[in-house]
Amino acid sequence: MIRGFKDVLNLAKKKGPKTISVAMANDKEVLLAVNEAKKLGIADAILVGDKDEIVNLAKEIDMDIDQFEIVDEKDLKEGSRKAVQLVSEGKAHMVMKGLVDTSIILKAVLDEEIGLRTGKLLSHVAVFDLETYEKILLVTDAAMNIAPNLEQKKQIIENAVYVAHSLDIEEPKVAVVGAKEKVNPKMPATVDAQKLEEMNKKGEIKGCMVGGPFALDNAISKEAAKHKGIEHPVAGDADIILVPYIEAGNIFYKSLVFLAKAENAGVIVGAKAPVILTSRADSDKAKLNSIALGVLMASNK
Ligand SMILES: CCCC(=O)OP(=O)(O)O
Repeated sequence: MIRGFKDVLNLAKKKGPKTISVAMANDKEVLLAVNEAKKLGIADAILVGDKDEIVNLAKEIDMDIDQFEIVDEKDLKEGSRKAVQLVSEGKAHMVMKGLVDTSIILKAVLDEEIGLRTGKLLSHVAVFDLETYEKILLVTDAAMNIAPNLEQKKQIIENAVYVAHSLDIEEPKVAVVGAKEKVNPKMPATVDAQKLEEMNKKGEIKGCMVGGPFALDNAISKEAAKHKGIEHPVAGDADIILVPYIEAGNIFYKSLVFLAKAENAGVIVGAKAPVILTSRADSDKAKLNSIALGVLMASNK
């Protein structure tokens, strides 16, 4: 049973090493993470980025850079394309976002020619380990799908359930959240939440239990749910939080990291290979956790 990132790292050690290509690796936290992943036997890395900067940063952190292949590239778009291409050519098992905007690396991932599309919807899944919540919490989608429609939300749930299953959460409870726990026709998030719950009951969304609408309080606090008189197996016990749109997800993600000091990881699912994707501002530990998560996902293919 996986209780936190220590368990994720241990499992990744058993399944690794895999090879990562890093898009714009000229970043101290990224180098710390790939160096640690290499030491732990989780992953090897091909570092795409500004070679001079990579070498200088490596010296600062006492990293033996000779153990890593470097592809010298200063341009963010070209660096992202080269890193993605290493995966599509089979030279790496997964690609990782380094010091580059999410939109730039995703454009390369979605490229018709060198990209990693499968025909399925791609979505971001963030994993959090919080002192204030008794189990791992998955949040989706904080980084990719801007304002998903009902069908897209269904696929976003399916992608998150796939990650949950890789983390040994057999029948994850999915809370579809909005601003309130009652259906209000003026609030599309609540209407979609009810429909997603119905789709799950009809067997159209499998491998999980979907409930909604919930407000965040009654999705993750049994006390709050009781106080509001909400009785539902998902209430207060969510494994996965589906947010209605990207701003809600991104703000929630950064609140958990910066205000609640959560440990975290992030990955894009639905592509031919995992795309390890954290915020540029996330810690080296978050990036290492994400590499470990990517290794688990790559081993599940
Ligand atoms: C998973 C968060 C994606 C994000 O917001 O990245 P940046 O902070 O690097 O823009």
